[in-house]
Amino acid sequence: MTVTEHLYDVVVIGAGPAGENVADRVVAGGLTAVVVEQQLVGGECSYWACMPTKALLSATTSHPARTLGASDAAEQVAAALARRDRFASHWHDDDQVAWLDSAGIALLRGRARLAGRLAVDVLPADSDEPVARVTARHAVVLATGTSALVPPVPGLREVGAWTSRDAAAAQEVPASLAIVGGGVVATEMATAYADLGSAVTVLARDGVLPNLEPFASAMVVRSLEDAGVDVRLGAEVVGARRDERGVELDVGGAGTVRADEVLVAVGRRPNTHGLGLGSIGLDDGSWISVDETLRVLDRDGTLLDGGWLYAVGDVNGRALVTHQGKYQARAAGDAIVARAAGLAADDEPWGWHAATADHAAVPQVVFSHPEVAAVGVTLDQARSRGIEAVAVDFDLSATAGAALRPDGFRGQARLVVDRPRDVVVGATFAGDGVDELLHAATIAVVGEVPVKRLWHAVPAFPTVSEAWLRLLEAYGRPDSRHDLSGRPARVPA
Ligand SMILES: Cc1cc2nc3c(=O)[nH]c(=O)nc-3n(C[C@H](O)[C@H](O)[C@H](O)COP(=O)(O)OP(=O)(O)OC[C@H]3O[C@@H](n4cnc5c(N)ncnc54)[C@H](O)[C@@H]3O)c2cc1C
Ligand SMILES: NC(=O)c1ccc[n+]([C@@H]2O[C@H](COP(=O)([O-])OP(=O)(O)OC[C@H]3O[C@@H](n4cnc5c(N)ncnc54)[C@H](O)[C@@H]3O)[C@@H](O)[C@H]2O)c1
Repeated sequence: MTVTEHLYDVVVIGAGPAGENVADRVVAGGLTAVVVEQQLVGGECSYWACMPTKALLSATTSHPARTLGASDAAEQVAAALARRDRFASHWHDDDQVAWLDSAGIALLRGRARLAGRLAVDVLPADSDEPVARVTARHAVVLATGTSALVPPVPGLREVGAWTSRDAAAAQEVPASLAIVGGGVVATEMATAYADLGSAVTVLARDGVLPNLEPFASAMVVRSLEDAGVDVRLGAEVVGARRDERGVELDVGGAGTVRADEVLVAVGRRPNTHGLGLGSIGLDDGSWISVDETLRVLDRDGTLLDGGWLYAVGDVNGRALVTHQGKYQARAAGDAIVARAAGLAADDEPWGWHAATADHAAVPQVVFSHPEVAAVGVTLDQARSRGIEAVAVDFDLSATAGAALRPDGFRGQARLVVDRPRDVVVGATFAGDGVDELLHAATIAVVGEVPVKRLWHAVPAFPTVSEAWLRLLEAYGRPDSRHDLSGRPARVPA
């Protein structure tokens, strides 16, 4: 077979949100770029992750199918799945391909494999013979994302366990669903499938949302249980088998759990198998370590081969959310443009080309009921990093803004403050609609705004944002502070 030859300034492997954005940035900076994609332009987020799962969640919030009669429930489920299909663009990428074209980014379809310095082979999905060789003048960018991790539990693969892709794209709602894991995917999918009418069991070996503040986790567990979900904390699945009645899971020391389907949601692995990492001295299948401008590091932590290879998005394992991958893409894309012009990158902490926020200020919203929105560190994480931190808590329902929301609003907020520096290092809000409170907290953390100055950021009345005022009152003015133990805020009359 003839191998076609191509030359671009930048070659991007993977057209997920991170790959698309780095290509966009280098083209905007005057370079040429090609993206190599083996599946759909748009990546996991558009077709099997963010968009379809949020469409499922938002379709059922106000009228959960589980609360309706049989025929209304069937209609509701069909409408929810159809809406989800639209948000996943029916798994066609024409619109995103058109966008690439409009942005002046070239596309090559196929599986990319590194072939040494600045060289990438493109292979058909079903063959190991390259059909194209693409050479980069300046940089190659890995943006290959991650796939669901399936733990080595005997029988789990054999029973055809669902991964997040199956849960996001299912065309039918199983009557019962067991979920292994207690992280973000498990929580969101337990919420969605319970609302869609499945009898859901969550087997959360390490707890539910264990990386978030305990109060948020407790609120989500209570709400899942209120929705009929059987939440089993500390339950570890040690075996699985399928028979004519469905799947049976062995739960170590705690009997068995039966369900029509089982969803495995215990984290991700990098899409680096068969990527040709061996040709540049890295290990096949490994996470890719990078420096602050997203250049790939060698096994010993030094810059790999002069710095022609970058890695952005999930594949570098720094922060597995779309917005952070896009942030890295902007930093890396601009750094590539600067270096191609012979300029130094601005790689100091918080510099134009450094992805510093990955370490200090990653915002995330978990779209459960209630929603949980968090940025920075929890109190425990702050203390384990050696920060002399205190927490202040506030019941969001005590704001006038919350009183004006639909009846029954419940919510809770916590700020984590670095006491010696008097700056906010973490914030968590739990409650429906709290996602829009998050960006103010992200700005406070990124800006390291002193509490004394935050005191002057006056929240409008009557909004839930008044929680900020109450939290700062609870923290106290530096001259009148006495008890910073984390007790709930007293709300002045
Ligand atoms: C169920 C679920 C829900 C999520 N919800 C959210 C959310 O609400 N908000 C949020 O911020 N994040 C969410 N995430 C995380 C988000 O999906 C990822 O952080 C994001 O998709 C990562 O983008 P990426 O571009 O790095 O990789 P991906 O989106 O995974 O894209 C990588 C692309 O590279 C391609 N590729 C891989 N290897 C090759 C190769 N060798 N050759 C050519 N192409 C290749 C793949 O086909 C894919 O298209 C969710 C994740 C899951 C699993
Ligand atoms: N709304 C969002 O932003 C959103 C939504 C979904 C997913 N995501 C991202 O996708 C990524 C993947 O999500 P996820 O939920 O798969 O991973 P996760 O890392 O959020 O959670 C995985 C959980 O599984 C547990 N676990 C690990 N091994 C286990 C085992 N063998 N048995 C039982 N439990 C085990 C871990 O303790 C952890 O709590 C996350 O990084 C998340 O940020 C984001």
